[in-house]
Amino acid sequence: MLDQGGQSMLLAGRRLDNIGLALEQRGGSPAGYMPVDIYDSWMRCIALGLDMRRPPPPEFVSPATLRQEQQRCSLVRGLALAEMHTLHQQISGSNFMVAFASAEGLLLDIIGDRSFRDASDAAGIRPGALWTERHCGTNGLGTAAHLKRPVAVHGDQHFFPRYNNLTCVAAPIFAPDGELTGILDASSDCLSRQTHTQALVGMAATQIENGLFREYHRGNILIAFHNRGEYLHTLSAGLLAVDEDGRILSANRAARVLLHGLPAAAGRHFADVFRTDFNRFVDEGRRSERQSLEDDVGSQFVATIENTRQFPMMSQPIVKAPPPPAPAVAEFVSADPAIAAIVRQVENAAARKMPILVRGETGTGKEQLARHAHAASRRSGSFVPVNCAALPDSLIEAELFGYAEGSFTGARKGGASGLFKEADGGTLFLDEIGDMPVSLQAVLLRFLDDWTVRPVGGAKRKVDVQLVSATNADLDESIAKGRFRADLLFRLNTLEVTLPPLRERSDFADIARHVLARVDPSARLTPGAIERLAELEWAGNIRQLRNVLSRLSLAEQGGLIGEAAVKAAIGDLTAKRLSASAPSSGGLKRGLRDLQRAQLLSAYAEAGNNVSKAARKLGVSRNMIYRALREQD
Ligand SMILES: Nc1ncnc2c1ncn2[C@@H]1O[C@H](COP(=O)(O)OP(=O)(O)OP(=O)(O)O)[C@@H](O)[C@H]1O
Repeated sequence: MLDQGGQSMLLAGRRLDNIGLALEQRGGSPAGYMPVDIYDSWMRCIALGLDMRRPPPPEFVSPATLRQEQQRCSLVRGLALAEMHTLHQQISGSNFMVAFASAEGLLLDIIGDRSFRDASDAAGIRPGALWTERHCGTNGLGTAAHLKRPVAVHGDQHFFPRYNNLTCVAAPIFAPDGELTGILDASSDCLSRQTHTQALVGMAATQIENGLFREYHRGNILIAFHNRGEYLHTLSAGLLAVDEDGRILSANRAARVLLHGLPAAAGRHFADVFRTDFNRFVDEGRRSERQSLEDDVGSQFVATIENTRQFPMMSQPIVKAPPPPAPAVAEFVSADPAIAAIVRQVENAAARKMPILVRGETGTGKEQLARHAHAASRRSGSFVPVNCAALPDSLIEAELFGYAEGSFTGARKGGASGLFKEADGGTLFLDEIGDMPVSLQAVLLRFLDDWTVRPVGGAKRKVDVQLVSATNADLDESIAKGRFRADLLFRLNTLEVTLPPLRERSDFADIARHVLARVDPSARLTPGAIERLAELEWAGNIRQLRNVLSRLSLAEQGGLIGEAAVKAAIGDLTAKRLSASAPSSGGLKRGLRDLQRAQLLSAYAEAGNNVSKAARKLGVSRNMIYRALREQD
């Protein structure tokens, strides 16, 4: 007995007869009739409710959204366009087109023969069109985006007969962090099918990925290597990015293949993978273009440091380097490899002015990370933090975007330029973005279209800001409840990272020592004290840890903080702890939230309605108090 999907397929005409037969006779096996990837894709299309007899009209985003997306993907697009031109020349003949789409299946660019372009335009194949499976059924771009691997879709393998005269070959493009970042596609009419197209598209995609790798790691040491010297400058060479201490930041796919079985992951050290001494290797790289490199299992490679001139000698400095400039922000502890990877992603995004969204529990360091992003971006303007939870709804638009004198009752004399303007050339940090009123979300969305502020009652002007937003609220739940716009989230989180809670970090000891040194440089923690502290749950995360360490250092008067002092403080800590555990039952969760709110509000009242005092007393952020106050209203 066929299910509804199977019946709809059978009804769809002669081209489905074979598959219908396979379903009936072999219990759903498509073997022998079409490639499994295509069969699976058809099944997904049917599950999505697509009907091949009634293809939906092509769907396009607005020109403004297309421009915005093209801008957002500018780095990968720049690299892709260069490859697309080469690819177009390589695959000669007419009736041919090369396309590039975003990871979301939005067609961004096309290079092709005039005649083919005109014909495809009619079929909706032009920039701005959405080519996911949901929109166009089985097709090269959409199916490769879904599978995250190369795919070829020939003629009647397309789900909708409208595309049966096309042959499409597509390959995904991955960023160095492993995220899908675009799809490259070569399409021709069925008659001009070319045998080498698939290999050429795959090579072009790798070339783009390597270009991205080099761009992302321009400021790091870039090593290319291969076990045969003549392959050093080809696509099969491995690429490795390391920092000046020899810590591995990233390895491309070829490097992972060449170093198969060795720990070449981000966070590991050069010495974990290679027998060759790191400092000697870097210094030698300045003297000769090529040198040998031996891995930990004895394989020999020929290697080159691609950007060696940027880096100083490691082992024998000839001239003493000037002391590095003082860091703009207190150092961001990131000895945990997961945190190190987050920091690296944030630095890369900030260097490219991509909007960043930082998620994480209270006190996990979201603002600190935003400050780090600002410092890493080397932007000359200011870091301007805005707490969306703390601003009254009625004033938040004026505060953010500014206003002209006399534009509303209570407006300051001379007006105000607004926080966006203040952050011009710098970074605007929108903390507690989930608490932004819905009406203002629309204004922010419009701003993100053209980066232009329109002060209340004043003239508009363009600003150049790096946007970092943060939240510890469940934005997905807010979206489901209509309190947060999904389209805004999509624009704010070009890069989205989540800082783990302190209890899940492997660098607790480093954080504790770092935080104590900031609170009291003369105090020290014994290893036993660190062990006891690490056992706690730390609902308030690093902020709570800082408060506890301040209290301990005061009690120990700048001396050595031992296990006994920590043990004595633990009872106190446990009693005062605000629960961070996430109970499974909704009711229990709600009950705990109410309890927590009551606790926050009573501390606020006890502190004489002083938010900062209450937050300090409880070891929570001021945001938590602000939220409790808003929820009370
Ligand atoms: N990686 C880090 N290294 C050193 N100090 C840190 C780090 N992360 C956070 N801190 C310190 O922890 C405290 C809390 O950090 P921060 O205010 O950035 O947290 P948050 O997540 O923004 O909190 P909230 O959501 O409650 O506003 C600050 O004193 C900050 O300096």
